[in-house]
Amino acid sequence: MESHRAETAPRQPFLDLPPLNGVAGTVRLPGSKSISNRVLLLAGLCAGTTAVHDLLDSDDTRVMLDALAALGCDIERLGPSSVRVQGLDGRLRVQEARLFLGNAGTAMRPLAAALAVLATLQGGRFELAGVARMHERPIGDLVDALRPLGCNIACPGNEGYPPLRLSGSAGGALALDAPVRVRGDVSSQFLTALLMALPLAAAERAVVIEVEGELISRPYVEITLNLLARFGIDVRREGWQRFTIPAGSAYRSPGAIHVEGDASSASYFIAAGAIAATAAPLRIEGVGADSIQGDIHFIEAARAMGAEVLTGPNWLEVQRGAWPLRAIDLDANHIPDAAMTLAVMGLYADGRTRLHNIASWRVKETDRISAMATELRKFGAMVDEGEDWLSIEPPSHWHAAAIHTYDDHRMAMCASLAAFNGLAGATPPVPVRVLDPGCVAKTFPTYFDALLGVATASQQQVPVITVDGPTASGKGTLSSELAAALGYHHLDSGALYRATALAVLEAGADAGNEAAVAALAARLPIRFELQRVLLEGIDVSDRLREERVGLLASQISALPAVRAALVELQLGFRRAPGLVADGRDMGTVIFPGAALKVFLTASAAQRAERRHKQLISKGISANLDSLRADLEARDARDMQRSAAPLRPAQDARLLDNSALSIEASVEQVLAWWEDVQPFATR
Ligand SMILES: Nc1ncnc2c1ncn2[C@@H]1O[C@H](COP(=O)(O)OP(=O)(O)O)[C@@H](O)[C@H]1O
Ligand SMILES: Nc1ccn([C@H]2C[C@H](O)[C@@H](COP(=O)(O)OP(=O)(O)O)O2)c(=O)n1
Repeated sequence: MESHRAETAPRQPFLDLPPLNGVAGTVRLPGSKSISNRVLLLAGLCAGTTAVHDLLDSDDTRVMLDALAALGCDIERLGPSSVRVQGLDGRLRVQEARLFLGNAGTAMRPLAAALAVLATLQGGRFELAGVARMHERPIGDLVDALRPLGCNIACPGNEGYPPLRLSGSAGGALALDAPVRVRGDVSSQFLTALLMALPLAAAERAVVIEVEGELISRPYVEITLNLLARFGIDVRREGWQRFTIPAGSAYRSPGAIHVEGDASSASYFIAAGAIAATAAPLRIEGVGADSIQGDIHFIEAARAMGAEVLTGPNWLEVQRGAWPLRAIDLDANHIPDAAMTLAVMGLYADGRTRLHNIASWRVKETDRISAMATELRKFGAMVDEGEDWLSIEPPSHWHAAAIHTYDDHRMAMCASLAAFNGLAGATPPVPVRVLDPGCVAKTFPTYFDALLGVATASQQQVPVITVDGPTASGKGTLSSELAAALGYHHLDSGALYRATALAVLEAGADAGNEAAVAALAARLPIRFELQRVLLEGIDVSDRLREERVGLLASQISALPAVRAALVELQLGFRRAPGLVADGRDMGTVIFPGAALKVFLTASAAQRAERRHKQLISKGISANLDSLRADLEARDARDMQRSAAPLRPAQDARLLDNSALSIEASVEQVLAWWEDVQPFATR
């Protein structure tokens, strides 16, 4: 499962969001999942090539692209969010394939229908499988619609559930005299699947599809019809019961197509704006009034709860209106996915919010009614649920909670919105732990970065772990591993002193002139990017590690004016979700209120040996004895200087890692970190 996740998604087991107290700025949405996967399949089936722009890069679109490639479509990457797909023109190029479709319903259903139709007409054997949860998501209504047409479909696991085996021999025909009948009251994706597959059989004759039962999630069917039209198929619709694909229909590429931003993803930012944009509106780019996605109607529900929303063709501006939000009673059948966001907005409402006609939640990535009820209760909310409804009353007392996400991207994104609890009067405001945050990769791999890019937190609320200690004790190594494990920022404060030293060397300045060195430090053009340090845009990571730079860093770091010049820069690293800072005075001077302070040591012999190995491995020759002498001299200077000398903070935990592996040190500190967390372990 992990390996299918987009690389930009978080990898750690949990992400702790500190209390957030505002949102401001602009967020750009990723492409819509529903549109992306429909467009990809249509591009794969049609005649000609299609350049698809602003495509969502996520787990679900990856499985679709992989499936199309396995079916023989040529796919060329044009850029990070553009591909060119060479369509099959309705002809199978590969007669046998096993497709792995993860947990992507938007890939499984339409591919199953299209391949069932093509295998029946042209011959072939296809197996479609997914992750365990996909094998629990019903597909029987689609199978029941296709079998009467003569499609040979087996369910080798459980009848009515994936995996599916589709087979047929060349020269077959489909029984299309009678209308194709499909149930529409469990999921509209079955109808969508048929609407996308049956044009492949409508060259000579019209194909009629009739829906049994009340069709749910109609807006998604509208997206399908809209995109079919873009690919040359004009479906005639009588109410929501009967759809006719005219005789002579054939898929034609539109040449190029742009995917609009995801309206369901917009819901989290609309909610954030309604809850926390108090000074100026939050701008959301990528969807707006012209959207063809049904979830754009989330705006109306958000307005009913109090949001002030301005719309442009492809943008929204949202700010807080009524506060607290107004509790609503809503039939949410038309916005099933985005309505989950309303449930979380209910935590900020003035009464009980009721969502009904949401039975489809139970057959999504997880049973979302039950999951939402269970998780919102952990915050202290009073939640009731029924077969097809949910009601939420805000917590009277908020709890810090660890939220399970059930491999469901929307549970994770919803949970993040609880971090604004301070605005609802939680005293004290509580952090929110999101378990398996990487599940957002399904539709929005960079969600947490996007949220934290517009959300503000009071600096005092952003947790800091400090790691101080002598040279080569492993501070940098330990800190960067901790930061990766927690999804936190990392401040390597030594790099700032080293960078100042390098700037002194480059400017040919007098290292003894305290004011001149401090002036250089105060306007250090430094940036940290992906583990690299840039000075004036140039990567100086390797030069900073040179011994002459380290030695000069140790000297100038004893100058009080230089230390003072770097304080603001260091404090600026304290940003949500949290910071791991390493150096000499992180716990004593820069972050005296840090929640966890570690003082890391190892014997001088061990440290000299580590540094020796480190240098040798980089091809730099070094002498162990002189390294050890240097290191002891540096220790002495760092400990004896009067300005912020190296010493453990009073409340620091001592860790001597002379006999510990890196992994063991990281585990020890993570265990200490758990000790100071308020989360209920459940
Ligand atoms: N616990 C440990 N056990 C063994 N080697 C370690 C340990 N921690 C760090 N090292 C190694 O020691 C060297 C120095 O570590 P580094 O993180 O650069 O130290 P510092 O930042 O304290 O100067 C690195 O090569 C690192 O891989
Ligand atoms: N917070 C800090 C960090 C580093 N320094 C000084 C002390 C060190 O000699 C230099 C270089 O620090 P760095 O952590 O990169 O050095 P080592 O890798 O431990 O040799 O800067 C400091 O005075 N205060």
